[in-house]
Amino acid sequence: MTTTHAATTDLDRSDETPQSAAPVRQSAVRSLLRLWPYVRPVRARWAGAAAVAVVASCLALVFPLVLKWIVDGPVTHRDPGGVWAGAGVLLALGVAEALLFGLRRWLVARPLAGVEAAMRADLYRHLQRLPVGFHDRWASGQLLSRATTDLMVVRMFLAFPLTFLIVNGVTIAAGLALLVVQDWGLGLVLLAPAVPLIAVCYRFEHGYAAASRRAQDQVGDLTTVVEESVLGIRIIKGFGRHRAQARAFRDLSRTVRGTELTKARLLAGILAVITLLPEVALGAALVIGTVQVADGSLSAGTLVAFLSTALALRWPIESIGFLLAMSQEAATATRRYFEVMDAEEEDPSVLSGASGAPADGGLRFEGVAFRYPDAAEDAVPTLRHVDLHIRSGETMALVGATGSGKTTLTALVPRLYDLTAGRITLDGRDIAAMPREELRTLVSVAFEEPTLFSASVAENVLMGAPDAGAEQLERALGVAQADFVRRLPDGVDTEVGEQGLSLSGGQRQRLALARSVVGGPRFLILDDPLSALDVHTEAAVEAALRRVLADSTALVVAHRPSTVLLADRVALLSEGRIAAVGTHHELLRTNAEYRYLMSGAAEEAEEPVESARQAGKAAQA
Ligand SMILES: Nc1ncnc2c1ncn2[C@@H]1O[C@H](COP(=O)(O)OP(=O)(O)OP(=O)(O)O)[C@@H](O)[C@H]1O
Repeated sequence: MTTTHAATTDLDRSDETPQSAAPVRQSAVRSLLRLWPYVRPVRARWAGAAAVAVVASCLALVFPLVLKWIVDGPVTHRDPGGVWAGAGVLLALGVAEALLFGLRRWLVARPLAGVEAAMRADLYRHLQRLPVGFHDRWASGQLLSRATTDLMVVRMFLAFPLTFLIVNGVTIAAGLALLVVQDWGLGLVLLAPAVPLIAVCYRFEHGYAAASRRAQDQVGDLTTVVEESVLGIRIIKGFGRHRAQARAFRDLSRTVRGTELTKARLLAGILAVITLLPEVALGAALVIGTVQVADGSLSAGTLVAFLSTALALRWPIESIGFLLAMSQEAATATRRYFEVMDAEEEDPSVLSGASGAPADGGLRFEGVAFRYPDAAEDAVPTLRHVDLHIRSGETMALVGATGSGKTTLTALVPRLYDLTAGRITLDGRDIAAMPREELRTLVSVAFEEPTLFSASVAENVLMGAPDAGAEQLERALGVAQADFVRRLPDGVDTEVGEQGLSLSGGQRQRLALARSVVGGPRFLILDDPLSALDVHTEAAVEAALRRVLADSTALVVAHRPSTVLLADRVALLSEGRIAAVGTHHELLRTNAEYRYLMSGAAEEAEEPVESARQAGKAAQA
């Protein structure tokens, strides 16, 4: 049986997953431009909010002009009425600024929450359509962190840094123009730090992009570890591994903390430069301006206005460090989001080149070969030259040593993976030439690991046939001998809890079996469906299953003689090939590997696969 997310014992594996090792290739702007399709529907509202913010921010630049008027006018002419009028104008400007910023927030809050929701819905829909091979490769925590933290970072970017990079840019440009107009000499002194600041920002962007990518990937790894530890809590406790796990988790947390500190150091560096250089320039302007006022070449009001304008620009300039950092994080989050979105979905239709040559009824494997997508090119394929015909209405048991490829073969029929070579036909139709949706209504599966969802018993079972009614549900539960359902607090409406963990392994397996038979499928694929049942329940399920199997063409992976006896014939899979086909008794008589597997000796042997193979080879010799 293939397990996708086995519990880890070695938690320190940041940067090992293919998805976390991706280098930063795209520029931040190019990455962020990919958000346009989601922002497009709310562009008018977003632009309106940005315009409101620009107006609000530029209002702050009017304050110094009013101050200049107050100092050079009413104050110089000792006119208290004028001073009060000026103060009233300043108050009105302050209220208007506050109201406009409030309006901006109101304008964007709802549409941007919608953008985040739409991106999350698209990601979820896409994840459902990605091939199983993708999910084999990607750690669940990496996907989880992209669907939660990364999308939140993107929403915050659209709401805050994007707007304020524009708003502050316009404010700084307008403010500098005002400064130059008021006194071009002093204005140039204040402008002098611009060139080194641009160079520093450029360097910062590069360093911060790499650090923020590392941090977000490490958070994904941490999420995976937490998820696996919660799911594997029984194993961790059972083996007394909680201290070792906690230690390993702490190490990984320390790695994340280290990366966050690197980010903080970079941010502190740029903030220091962004604050220091303008302050130095302002100090120089203050000294030069005061000398000019003293020798009468500049009015006191102009100097006050000049310095107030320069001070009004402090926040827009200082905030650039934060805004660039948040934009870099958003660019990284966007890249991580689109890495998943760019993965190719399962082709919903038919594969080109699928052979339409007629074949007879039942389920037929013809020259099937299969290699897992992430296996090395030169690795021996998991399945090779598999030729097998399960006649219409027949039940075929599939027997083989552990790791011989039984689960892999069953996963090929509903096209969870596409074949490397050969073809599989259902009643003569190539499955590659069949739309997946149609294929999956014809074929029903129950895997050895019975996965249930946090929903009611009925909802879990009816997943196998959404249109089925109460009668079919009852019949399926009857076949699976799932009468324990009646003793649950709310019968079939009882919620089974996350992954059905409130049920026993055998109970989960019976519900999974009920799910596979509820729709009366034409083709039934069962991967060792009775492994967790006691002998009496197994016998009862087998008796009921025999009636269902009579109407279906079935492939049943079996490890025990009792399950094999459900079948009309047995196929022996050995090292990825069909080694023998016959009835149970024929194979017992003629095939040593089969005899060995059915004898139960395999369970006791240290190297069961090797022993089985050797037994087979000895028999052939
Ligand atoms: N997702 C995967 N990616 C790469 N290799 C895999 C994957 N799943 C299984 N394999 C490999 O394919 C081989 C066959 O595995 P499979 O699960 O089909 O065996 P099996 O016969 O069902 O074993 P068991 O009886 O123990 O369930 C094994 O060597 C396994 O390591």
